[in-house]
Amino acid sequence: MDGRKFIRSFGYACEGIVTACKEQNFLSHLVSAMIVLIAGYFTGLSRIEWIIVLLLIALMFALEMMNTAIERVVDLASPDIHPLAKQAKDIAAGAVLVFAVFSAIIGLLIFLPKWI
Ligand SMILES: Nc1ncnc2c1ncn2[C@@H]1O[C@H](COP(=O)(O)OP(=O)(O)OP(=O)(O)O)[C@@H](O)[C@H]1O
Repeated sequence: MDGRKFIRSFGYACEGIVTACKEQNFLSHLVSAMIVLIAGYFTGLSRIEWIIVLLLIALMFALEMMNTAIERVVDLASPDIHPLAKQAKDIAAGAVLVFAVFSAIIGLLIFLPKWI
């Protein structure tokens, strides 16, 4: 890949991040991530625990952005009500929920033993 094309693609990816940042759900994840990072700082996590926490936060943001992208594509492809459009949006939202629940469980497994 030539340098200019790479920089252009990088710019488009940054535009995507800025667009996603304006989403309400993304902002809630941002607040949750800040709380987890502050809690991690004061709890005193080990290196491996930080790696797991950072990985979960990054994956949560990436998954939320994929969910938003799917919503946009569905709205474009199916502006009218359609059962498949509903399934696509609900499954994408379900994927975020599954990951959020498991992240919360992993977070509790990391933090709780240090607090009690
Ligand atoms: N074209 C459609 N056909 C059928 N059902 C739809 C359609 N669009 C949305 N829905 C249903 O409405 C729900 C909410 O859709 P909406 O587009 O408002 O998503 P959202 O999760 O509120 O996203 P956001 O508000 O972030 O855009 C979807 O999960 C789906 O069940």
